[in-house]
Amino acid sequence: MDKQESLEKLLLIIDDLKSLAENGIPILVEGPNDILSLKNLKIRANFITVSNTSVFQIADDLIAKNISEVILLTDFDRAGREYAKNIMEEFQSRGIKVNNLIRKEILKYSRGDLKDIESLYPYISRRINFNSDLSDIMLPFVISNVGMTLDGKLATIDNDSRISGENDLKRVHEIRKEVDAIMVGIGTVLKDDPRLTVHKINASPKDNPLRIVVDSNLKIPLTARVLNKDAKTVIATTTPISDEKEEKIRKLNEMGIIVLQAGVQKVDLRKIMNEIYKMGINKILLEGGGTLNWGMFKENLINEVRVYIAPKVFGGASSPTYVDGNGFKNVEECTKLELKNYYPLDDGIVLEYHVIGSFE
Ligand SMILES: NC(=O)C1=CN([C@@H]2O[C@H](COP(=O)(O)OP(=O)(O)OC[C@H]3O[C@@H](n4cnc5c(N)ncnc54)[C@H](O)[C@@H]3O)[C@@H](O)[C@H]2O)C=CC1
Ligand SMILES: Nc1nc(O)c(N)c(N[C@@H]2O[C@H](COP(=O)(O)O)[C@@H](O)[C@H]2O)n1
Repeated sequence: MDKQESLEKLLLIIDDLKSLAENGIPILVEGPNDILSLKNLKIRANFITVSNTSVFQIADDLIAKNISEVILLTDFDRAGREYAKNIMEEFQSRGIKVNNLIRKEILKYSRGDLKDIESLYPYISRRINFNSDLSDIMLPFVISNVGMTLDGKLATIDNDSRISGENDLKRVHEIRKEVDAIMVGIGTVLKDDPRLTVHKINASPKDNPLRIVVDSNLKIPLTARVLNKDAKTVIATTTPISDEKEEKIRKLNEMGIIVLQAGVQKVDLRKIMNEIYKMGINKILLEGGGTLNWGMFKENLINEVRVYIAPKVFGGASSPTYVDGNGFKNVEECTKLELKNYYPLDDGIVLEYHVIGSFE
């Protein structure tokens, strides 16, 4: 069986998994990152994590809830196989049916390339065709970059954000030149009025990527520099429409600005990323600020992190940090990174990470 046939089989198994889950059969996984991966594949289920609870306790809970069947999706490594063996032995002795077929088939049709369920979504999204039924889960590759102080600040309490040295800004502009789009939140536009073009290194206007501003309440001033003619701009906003918002969208459209809408109170970042992908944007540089960075990390939409750390301390509980927002509640849920590279630059250091569980 060739690679394409294996992938098609894998997609059929995902469909089966969706139907079983929709019929109320719980899915047993090891941890929260596995749940995220399955949710990214649009699988809605009663997920049960097994890594911090004893097999006996889980069986007791299932019996108490009158649940007589589960789908087993522990990882494919040694620990995952061990979990699977213990769960099958214990559950079957207690009369709980364990579906281990889906797990076996995922392993078979991923041709041994998968070691865990967490990698299932990145594995599939990297391989599926733009025109496939699953194209609505396809996402661009996102690099998050900031210049921050040693205490993780993006600016002072008075919004002085002069952190990077000359060489670091050149590094950022090299990335700007390489990507298809630069993305910021409205907070950054209101505070910095950035241009978001390639202007610190040799470049021509055609090197300017698309600019994306995430702006839930369409607060962007029509005079913002990011709306000038130096590059194309997309504004991502929410769906509710007032007369005032409609009028502003009309004016923005007249200026040649594309307005995308998704989400009710806040912009639905995953949907917007998918829309942007469908516009032909494969690689995005996310340039903050802290609120948007949180939204993107929380939704597992960031693939790579590059930070410049300046030997400075700004302090201040209200000054923006690299990642603000509500934050994760525990270590299991948090974003995990793998250090790929580091080097000194200006008077600071650049660190580059891969986000574990995202595609490369
Ligand atoms: N040193 C550096 O590298 C950088 C520094 N900055 C600094 O960061 C500060 C601005 O950061 P913030 O005030 O946090 O604003 P922000 O730039 O993160 O924008 C936040 C806005 O994003 C929008 N948004 C919509 N949907 C969202 C979602 N689902 N999740 C999150 N946000 C969503 C909201 O309208 C929200 O008000 C400024 O002081 C700026 O100078 C910004 C970028 C880079
Ligand atoms: N990498 C980095 N280091 C700093 O010290 C910064 N202050 C920023 N700021 C980001 O760059 C935007 C300005 O862009 P333009 O030069 O106007 O094109 C600013 O809005 C922040 O996103 N970045």
